[in-house]
Amino acid sequence: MKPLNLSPSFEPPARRPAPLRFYGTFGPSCRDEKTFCTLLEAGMTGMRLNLSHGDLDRCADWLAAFRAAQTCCGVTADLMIDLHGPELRIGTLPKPLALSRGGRVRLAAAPAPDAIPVPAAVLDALTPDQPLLLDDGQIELRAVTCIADSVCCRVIRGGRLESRKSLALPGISLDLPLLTESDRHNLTLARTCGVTQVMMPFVQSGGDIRKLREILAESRLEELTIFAKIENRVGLDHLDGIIRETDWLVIARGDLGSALPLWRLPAVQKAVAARCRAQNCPFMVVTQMLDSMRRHPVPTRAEVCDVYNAVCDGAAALMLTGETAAGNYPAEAMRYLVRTATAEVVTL
Ligand SMILES: Nc1ncnc2c1ncn2[C@@H]1O[C@H](COP(=O)(O)OP(=O)(O)OP(=O)(O)O)[C@@H](O)[C@H]1O
Ligand SMILES: CC(=O)C(=O)O
Repeated sequence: MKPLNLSPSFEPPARRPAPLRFYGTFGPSCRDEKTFCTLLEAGMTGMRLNLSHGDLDRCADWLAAFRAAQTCCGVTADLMIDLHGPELRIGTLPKPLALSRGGRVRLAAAPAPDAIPVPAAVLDALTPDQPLLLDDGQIELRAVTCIADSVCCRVIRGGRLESRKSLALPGISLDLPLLTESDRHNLTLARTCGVTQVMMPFVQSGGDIRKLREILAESRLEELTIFAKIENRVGLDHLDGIIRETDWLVIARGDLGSALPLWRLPAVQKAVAARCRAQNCPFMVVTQMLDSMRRHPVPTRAEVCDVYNAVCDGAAALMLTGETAAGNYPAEAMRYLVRTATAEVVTL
């Protein structure tokens, strides 16, 4: 594997940007006024809407409840849209698929019983032995036979696969457009929906951010703050150019963790944080910060240490994803996030 062009630095942050920002993610567990009020009271400063799971117009009720909660709590919070962009995902499954180790499963571009729907570009790129990581690497497949419109895979690591989960092809970089048709449609609705920030997935260069700024300007959305997600090796290789162009950088550990051997993720996170600090670029750390709180009301010791370490490394924002979107304890998770991140330094 080519060495990453990043030198780690363990210098303490030059300054801790204040105040810290805290985000939750909309989803089935986080869509009513009461829940939003609890999150805002816990210290949340903004919500992210993941447009890979639904368009802005389909979420009108959620957005109305979020606005009502802000009025009720007497605060103003950010509304961030996370574009689909050049991100790879599987399509919609009629029902979740149970994949067992050693079993076989078919990938197809068109919906078919017992096949996993994937973009046609994925089928074109696959060759025998290519690994595929699904759902942030929880499930691993390996291509066995590849014919034009269908690929048969062996299940290396099994699990329960749900619709629209992430898909990564380690070692392959596909040439996909910066924005999808649905992204462009959502941008036309952004102003009326009160969007204040936009998150761009799989940023590959500073040029991607310049192009996004042009598109935002054409849509009279130049005031939106841009958050550039670093999610793969290409993004890491062009980090300085991206930092120069973006308003914020996002260390998006879900997809980034699938693009690298997972054990290298902590060192890479530290190195990206150091580069942001050196260039005075505010950055956000995201994904699985309190993942066990999807199922439990109290986080693990390792999770609270991860949150605190991210702040010590200079993160100016932290975001919860599945913990609020689809977890059983969204309010408790936000409370733990804010309290841990803002806990006083201890001198012994
Ligand atoms: N707008 C939405 N509508 C329906 N379900 C959603 C929505 N947003 C999130 N979810 C559910 O919550 C889960 C966690 O949300 P999250 O935004 O982290 O998605 P994700 O698929 O893990 O993508 P990413 O890697 O971009 O975080 C999703 O997998 C999905 O099941
Ligand atoms: C949130 C996200 O997109 C990631 O961590 O990959």
